[in-house]
Amino acid sequence: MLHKKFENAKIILASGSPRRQQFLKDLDLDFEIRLKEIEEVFPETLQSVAITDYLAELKASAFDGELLDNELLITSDTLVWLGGKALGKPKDYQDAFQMLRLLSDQTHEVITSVCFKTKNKTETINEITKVTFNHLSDQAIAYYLDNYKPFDKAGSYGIQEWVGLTGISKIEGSYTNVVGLPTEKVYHYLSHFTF
Ligand SMILES: Cc1cn([C@H]2C[C@H](O)[C@@H](COP(=O)(O)OP(=O)(O)OP(=O)(O)O)O2)c(=O)[nH]c1=O
Repeated sequence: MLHKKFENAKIILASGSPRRQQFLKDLDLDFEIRLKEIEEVFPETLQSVAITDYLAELKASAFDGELLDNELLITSDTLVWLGGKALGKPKDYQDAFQMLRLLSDQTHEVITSVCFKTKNKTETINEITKVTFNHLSDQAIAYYLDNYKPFDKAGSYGIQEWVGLTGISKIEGSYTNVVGLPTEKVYHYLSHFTF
């Protein structure tokens, strides 16, 4: 359905995340991938969704002045929010270990923002999912990090991987949002989108 709606437009996904690329394909969209190097830094005063909104818009701002009339750019950012702290991608193995220890036996939020940018407007949507981890032993954390190396993932875990399959007892809200794109909201937004 979306395929037809956008047949005269060009959708650009500025994301290196294979999960986001696959989700957009599965939404029946034709798109081109254009990547830019962005340093993902945000002001310390920001909290929760304001951080992911800011970073999704920052990723889009790299295309300022470049978009043609029929082009729609999509960028996105995901982070884990626990006890008033943002957990992004880990710096290294130790950082990842600490993050998973923090997430153990706790409920956290996974927040994803998606920015839609055209030549004339920028709009951002976001979604929050609550995820509860069981107890993660140090042995389980080490096994997961050694075998899955989730260093490209916010909070140092993938819900779609071993630790998610074995360690998560409850999720409230959108699953795809945790994996990096709130597909239901994106579909709804694009269904109503006009240039
Ligand atoms: C919590 C969680 C995150 N993730 C991923 C989603 C995002 O790809 C990543 C967070 O990093 P992001 O900075 O949001 O995205 P990215 O660097 O992967 O891609 P780009 O900026 O080019 O769009 O973590 C999972 O795959 N599973 C999970 O369970």
